[in-house]
Amino acid sequence: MTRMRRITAPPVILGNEPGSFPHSVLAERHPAIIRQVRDAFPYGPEAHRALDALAESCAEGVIEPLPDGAHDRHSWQDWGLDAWVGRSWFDVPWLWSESYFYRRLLDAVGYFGPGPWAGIDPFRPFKLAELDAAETDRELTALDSLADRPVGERARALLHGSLWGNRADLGFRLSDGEAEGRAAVPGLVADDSEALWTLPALATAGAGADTGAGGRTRAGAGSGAGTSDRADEYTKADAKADAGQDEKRDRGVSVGASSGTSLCLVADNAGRELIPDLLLAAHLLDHGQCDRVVLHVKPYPYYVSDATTADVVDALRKLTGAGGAAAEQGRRLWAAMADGVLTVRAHPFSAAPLPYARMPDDLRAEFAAAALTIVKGDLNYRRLVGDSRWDPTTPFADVTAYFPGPVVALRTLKSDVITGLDAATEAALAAAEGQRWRTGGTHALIQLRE
Ligand SMILES: O=P(O)(O)OC[C@H]1O[C@](O)(CO)[C@@H](O)[C@@H]1O
Repeated sequence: MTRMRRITAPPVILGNEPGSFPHSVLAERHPAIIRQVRDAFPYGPEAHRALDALAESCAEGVIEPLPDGAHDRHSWQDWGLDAWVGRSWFDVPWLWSESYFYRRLLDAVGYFGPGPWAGIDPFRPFKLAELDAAETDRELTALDSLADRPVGERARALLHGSLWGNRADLGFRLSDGEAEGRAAVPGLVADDSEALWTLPALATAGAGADTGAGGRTRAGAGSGAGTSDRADEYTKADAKADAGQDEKRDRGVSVGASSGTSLCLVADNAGRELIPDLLLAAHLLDHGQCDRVVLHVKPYPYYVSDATTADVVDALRKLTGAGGAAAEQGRRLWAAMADGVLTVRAHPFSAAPLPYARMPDDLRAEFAAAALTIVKGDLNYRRLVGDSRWDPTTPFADVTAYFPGPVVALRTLKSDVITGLDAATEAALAAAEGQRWRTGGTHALIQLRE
């Protein structure tokens, strides 16, 4: 068990420092998103006027209240709206400002109705284009070559697929045209994956993972260490696990379904991130000691590409229509939803402008009941640790001590917030890249708090 202590967070990040990454998101990314959404739909004059007003407000105006009768007015009041009304978008917590931007954008295009545009996702054309892209098909075909590999090797590959799938973030790519072409740096800045595979709920799913000394590895910047280099090695544990799964299947026993254990997967982006997330969930259900996965998605379109229930449906359709191993997994996941083994949850707090430390009791109870919560992506990481100027060496276990159960973060680094680095790793990153490693989307981490 990791030792942890409760600590006080440093100041939250605001967007009011010209030249900073948060400032550029508010000053450049948000206006660009408004333009792209406007161009993607044949909106009527009312939506155009509302988009104009939002663009003007973001550039020069102040935060305004929600319209009268907004269905979620009380929630936003609980989340601090009254305190921020009348303030510049740049002078309030950045996380709050960004979240409220997406809420207002949906208002502008009539998403919340009443009217014919109710429920029309303004980001759907971008999400679908990505789902239909040749890269997505290539990734699905690659699954075939994994099908007959040992269970531990598959587990590691799927974990890394889910982790690096987090680069498929449309908000990030829309405003940073070079992001996609930038090569990922192979070494993780923190890597607790081997400890992850020793958790009871996952142990058989990751059979063959090397626990090593203390069950954890740490990677230096760009070193490549910490990622598994044992991919071709079919270990005794792999063989034992595979034999066990085969034997269970021969007896007609549902593999992995015996423990009454659930996992929560807090999804991030749709499309090319959600597909590997679903494949990881399928693997854990099939080979782990968990018999239920709860997939937490956003209750409405958010941060451009964040996954909603509709995106889960699109991803499952993509899988089932793909052929080969992808289709097989798609059908199993489809059936898992019918059986209640895989459920989708769209809790209002999933799109709240607050850190998870302030989650409501019902959500806390859900995470508390899970054997493990997997938290995907940059934004969820910011919400998990708190969107503050942490010293990068602040232990991850300390900043997540409040979380009601074991939690693992899978994230590519796309914003300034970072915790849990060792001093040597931070120094190596800074020496090699200045501060670019924090926001470029080229580095990643796997951090576990048991
Ligand atoms: O899709 P992700 O990984 O949550 O990333 C969200 C992105 O949006 C941001 O919030 C900036 O808008 C950054 O945190 C990150 O670059």
